Amino acid sequence: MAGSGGPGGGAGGSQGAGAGPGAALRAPRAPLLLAALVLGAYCLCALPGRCPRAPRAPAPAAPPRAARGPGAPVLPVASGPGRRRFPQALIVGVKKGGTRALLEFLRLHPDIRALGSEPHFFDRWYERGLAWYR
Ligand SMILES: Nc1ncnc2c1ncn2[C@@H]1O[C@H](COP(=O)(O)OS(=O)(=O)O)[C@@H](OP(=O)(O)O)[C@H]1O
Repeated sequence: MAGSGGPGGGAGGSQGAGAGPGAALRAPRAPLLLAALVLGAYCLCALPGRCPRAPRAPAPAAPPRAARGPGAPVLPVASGPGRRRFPQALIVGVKKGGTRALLEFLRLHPDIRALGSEPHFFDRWYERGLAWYR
């Protein structure tokens, strides 16, 4: 009656630290965890009230935000339909990290417009320049 281990208690915790199937399962999850953190931060920022909302009516020729400094380029961001503007937000994630699912969920919001396919500008087509990106 003095047994300290409960029924089945030795099944998962008997391996040494850093070895065995537990470690084998944890290691491949590191990129997914990183992607989840990045996507989570994005979601927090995208929640209503967390960030300033874009004006519904396009502001004529108004710079999107205060320039970072004198001479800094002003890149017009998307603020309405029918304009080729730069995005206000990017989804960054590892392959198979669930970025497509996140994009599809965000796309359900009436104030969010997104490309149909991932542009891969920064990792594949950066050399093509901002004119291509927009
Ligand atoms: N919430 C949630 N929970 C668990 N798994 C999820 C979730 N959302 C997406 N997924 C799975 O993520 C895979 C797609 O990831 P990505 O969109 O990043 O794919 S891709 O690299 O851009 O092609 C894809 O896995 P596979 O079906 O194995 O390809 C999705 O099923």
